[in-house]
Amino acid sequence: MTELMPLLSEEQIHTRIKAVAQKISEDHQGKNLIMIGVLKGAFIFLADLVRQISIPCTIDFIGASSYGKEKMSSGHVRITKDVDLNLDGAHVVLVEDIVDTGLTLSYLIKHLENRGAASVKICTLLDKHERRENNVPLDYVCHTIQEGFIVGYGIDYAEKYRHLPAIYHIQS
Ligand SMILES: O=P(O)(O)OC[C@H]1O[C@H](OP(=O)(O)OP(=O)(O)O)[C@H](O)[C@@H]1O
Ligand SMILES: Nc1nc2[nH]cnc2c(=O)[nH]1
Repeated sequence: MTELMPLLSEEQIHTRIKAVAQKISEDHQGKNLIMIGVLKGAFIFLADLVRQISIPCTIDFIGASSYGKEKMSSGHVRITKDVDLNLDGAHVVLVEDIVDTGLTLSYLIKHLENRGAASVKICTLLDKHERRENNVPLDYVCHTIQEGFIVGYGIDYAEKYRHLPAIYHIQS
């Protein structure tokens, strides 16, 4: 039987988003800021985050997938959609829902640097240490969590549960 155990409430999520958005805004005053969400999981987080950013910015998405229907990373990151905007000289904040092994992020950082970004900072809703393989620097972290497989607020298991407004551990 599949069970969802509450981990973070809507209120806990939104309180941290406001604080992190304020810090991103302060750090990027006067810069060409591009906020790039990693599809699919970060689509809700990016939408809430950018509405709290207080400086001009542009928005784009990059699609990446390495989990498929499994709870373990395949180790092979596949870009399913590239960024459309010109990144030459831009200051990018790459927005992730969750950093787990770090394999997705390290692949995407290199990709965005190769596309000409002047800087790439990382913003993640969830920092999960348990299975980290690549120590990617995380610049803006909303919540640090310890273990388990997470769903809700954009994050899926086999494409289910993305629509849930809060975050849960899934046990099956
Ligand atoms: O740190 P890692 O171990 O690489 O895992 C993190 C990635 O895994 C999930 O994506 P997934 O491949 O499940 O694609 P999805 O966002 O489309 O669900 C999540 O959205 C992150 O992008
Ligand atoms: N749904 C989900 N996807 C992930 N991708 C990497 N870690 C996780 C996790 O804990 N939950």
